[in-house]
Amino acid sequence: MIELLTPQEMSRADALAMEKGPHDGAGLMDRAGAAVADAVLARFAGAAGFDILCGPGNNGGDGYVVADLLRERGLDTKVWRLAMPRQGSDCEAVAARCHAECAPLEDYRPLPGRIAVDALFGAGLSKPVGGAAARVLGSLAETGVRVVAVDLPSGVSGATGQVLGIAAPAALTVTFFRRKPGHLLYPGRALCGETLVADIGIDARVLDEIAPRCFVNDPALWRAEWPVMEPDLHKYRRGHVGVFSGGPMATGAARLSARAAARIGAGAVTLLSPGAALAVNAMHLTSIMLRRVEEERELLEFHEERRPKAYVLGPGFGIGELTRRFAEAILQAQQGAGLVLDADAITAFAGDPQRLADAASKRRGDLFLTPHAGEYARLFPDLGGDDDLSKLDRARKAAAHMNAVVVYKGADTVIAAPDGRAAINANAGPHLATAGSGDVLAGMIAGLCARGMPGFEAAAAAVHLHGEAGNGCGAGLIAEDLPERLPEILRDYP
Ligand SMILES: NC(=O)C1=CN([C@@H]2O[C@H](COP(=O)(O)OP(=O)(O)OC[C@H]3O[C@@H](n4cnc5c(N)ncnc54)[C@H](OP(=O)(O)O)[C@@H]3O)[C@@H](O)[C@H]2O)[C@@H](O)CC1
Ligand SMILES: [K+]
Repeated sequence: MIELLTPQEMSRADALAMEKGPHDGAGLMDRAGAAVADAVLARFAGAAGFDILCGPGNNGGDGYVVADLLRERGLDTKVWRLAMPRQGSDCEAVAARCHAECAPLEDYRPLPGRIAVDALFGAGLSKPVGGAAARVLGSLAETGVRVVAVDLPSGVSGATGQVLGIAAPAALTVTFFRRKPGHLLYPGRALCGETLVADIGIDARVLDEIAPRCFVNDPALWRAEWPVMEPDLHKYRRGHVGVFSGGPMATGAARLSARAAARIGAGAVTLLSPGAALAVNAMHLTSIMLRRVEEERELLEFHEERRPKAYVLGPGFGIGELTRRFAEAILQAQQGAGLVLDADAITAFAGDPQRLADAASKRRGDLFLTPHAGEYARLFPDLGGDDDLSKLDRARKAAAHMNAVVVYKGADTVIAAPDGRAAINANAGPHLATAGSGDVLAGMIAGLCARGMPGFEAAAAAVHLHGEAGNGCGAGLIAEDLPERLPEILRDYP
């Protein structure tokens, strides 16, 4: 598992590391500064010179260490300080022994060909950046001088990825021990450029005490829960998925979900179609089964007879009362089944989210909600409109309120469980932003749920593999391609 630490958790990691040794605060800072200097030299050794922009806290302290190391190499290095180091800080100690020339930050002018090392603010960013720091960060962005950020681009919140005031885009960011959510959440992610994680001598066992609840969505997070294909597996033990189709003019989305559920390994998939759409669906289906379901009674009959393990409701389905009733019927069925509510099924509850929360509070199977930002804001207008909340906060609050795994989609999809665990996805490319891509994801989640993966892990695995499928296609991708990439990807997940 790759943990992501909030700035508070990171400062606790620093403190625990100092307590347990062998490095004290200045020792950790020496290692942090050395890691940045190594990265700078590896990429930019031929630059005309190096301007180290230092703030008053320990982020600035790292900057003084970098300046000294570059100066010792005989490189043209100058420190530009925003303010004197905070009294009694590790920054004060390392600044006192720094031999690089120092000048006030307000006199700094970015010069093309030189590298700017941004060590103004890191984990201790406490308010919007203004004054001389804001002017300098603005001029860096305007002149296009290459910037190496220490820990984070100054102005980017490590907790949320939001910019407080202003931040300058970095070509490279060097952070320490573990990344922070702000390295993966936009706009922070885009401002970081390439991100390196340096080992500064903090023992990973400090994480046992911190017990972080946020992770990179890497296979290590869910691999242990990946369903094993036993040699004598029967198709119904691999799980049956039911996917609701819309009317005759809106059937494609459900078929995309159904095909994705089948490709990710559900043993059987049935498309549940209104009578008027049976013919059009039948023309496009081969291994996927088809059954008329347009009333609750027909749904319950199917549920009793076929005992599906998961459903997808929403893609192309419409936003009426039937959508709400089908969702409630599945959540309240005696024989529990997973339910992925996507697209229209999310919007269907927009006027009355409490109705969904009430149904979900009694659920017997896993519930998944997969909103993009627009759907999220419709279902949760208060949370969606609260600018103090990060995407991570929003996903977590929605998950807790709805007793559901929430997959808050986007370039930085967040997966959140009702128990507070969360993962931020990092492998999705821009080609996935195409019509039908979300329908495929909904089907993949249902397929993995039907195969027996626990909810949070099923959703996280689906999001990651969906990203892999998109990367495998690249430019020209259409949603139909995504399920077809899965067999190749799944070779790594026998
Ligand atoms: N030994 C260690 O602990 C290690 C720490 N490490 C490094 O330390 C960094 C964290 O250090 P930190 O906690 O000192 O916070 P830092 O980011 O330097 O900023 C705090 C200062 O900035 C000020 N300030 C904040 N925002 C401002 C604004 N908008 N505009 C103006 N001022 C603002 C703030 O003022 P205040 O809020 O107190 O008024 C305070 O003076 C971390 O990112 C990593 O790089 C590594 O070396 C490993 C070992
Ligand atoms: K910084």
